[in-house]
Amino acid sequence: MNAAPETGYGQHVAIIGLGLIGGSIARGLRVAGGAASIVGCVATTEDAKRAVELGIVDEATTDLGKAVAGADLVVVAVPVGAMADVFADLARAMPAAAVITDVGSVKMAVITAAREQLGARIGRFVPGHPIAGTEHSGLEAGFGALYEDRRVILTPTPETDRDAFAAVEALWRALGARVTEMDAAHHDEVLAATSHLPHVLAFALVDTLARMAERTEIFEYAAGGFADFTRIASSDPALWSDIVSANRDAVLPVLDRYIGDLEALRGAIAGRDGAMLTSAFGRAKQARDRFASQYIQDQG
Ligand SMILES: NC(=O)C1=CN([C@@H]2O[C@H](COP(=O)(O)OP(=O)(O)OC[C@H]3O[C@@H](n4cnc5c(N)ncnc54)[C@H](O)[C@@H]3O)[C@@H](O)[C@H]2O)C=CC1
Ligand SMILES: O=C(O)C(=O)Cc1ccc(O)cc1
Repeated sequence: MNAAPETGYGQHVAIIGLGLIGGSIARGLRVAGGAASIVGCVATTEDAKRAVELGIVDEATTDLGKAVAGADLVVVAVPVGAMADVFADLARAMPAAAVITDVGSVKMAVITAAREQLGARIGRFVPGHPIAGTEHSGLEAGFGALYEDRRVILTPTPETDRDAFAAVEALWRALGARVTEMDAAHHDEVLAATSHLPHVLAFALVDTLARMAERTEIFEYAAGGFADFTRIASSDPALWSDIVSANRDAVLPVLDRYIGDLEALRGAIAGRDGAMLTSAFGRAKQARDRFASQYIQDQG
């Protein structure tokens, strides 16, 4: 008999939620080719049928117990607010040795839910977050190359078993990602600033203008700058309501600071303080240019 190839993350992978993120993991694993089986757990029988039709999983089911029955590794890829219920079901259904990881955009709230729901299995849990995505959602939105050369942050807890961490690291490496380890509270502060705040701002700007646009034709005259700034306002509203609520403690301080800086800019515009505006815009340009050259270098 031929021995199955050693993947580092096991042979049987179950993915709970086959939207953009879970669906991209399934597609990427298919291309990588190491897993003997990929089983998806989805919300509806229509999604189950479609996932198998698309060929991204070997099997798809709405029954979580069935999905994880033979799993070596379980990836939870549902909205952050749905994770506690999934963890509670996993604690009952998962094989004792199986490793469990998540992809949630917020880590402290997910770790709290995992501690409450996973009980003795908490050592098998490796919190994770791929810093890769798009403004699109759902089963059809995923693509296998999403994680290539992208960062994935793992935020192990003091309870996390080293072999579980190594398995999840191997999974992301197989998908072409670069794995970084970070403290969960620090992760939430960093992502509040670089991801959650920009989403709030984009949603807020488009909402403000959309309500003005009921009276005017302003969107007809919007250019590339508007499109660049607002792409992420096409993201799923419920998913983002969930993310910023779960990360409230880290989002509020950076949002307050931004509001303060915006008020200062307002004062400078009202007071015709061109020097202040040039100086603030200049600092921003310098930081953004540095970010852009680093980002382009990183993404190859
Ligand atoms: N959208 C993005 O760019 C990124 C999202 N994330 C995180 O990934 C997670 C998933 O987000 P997306 O894939 O974007 O959302 P999505 O909406 O595309 O997919 C989520 C899927 O989970 C399913 N689902 C919900 N509850 C379920 C349950 N109990 N059992 C089975 N399926 C269930 C939904 O039907 C949906 O298909 C979230 O926690 C999000 O914070 C992380 C990085 C990037
Ligand atoms: O669409 C984009 O550019 C994103 O910012 C995607 C994204 C969304 C959520 C995350 O937690 C990480 C990345």
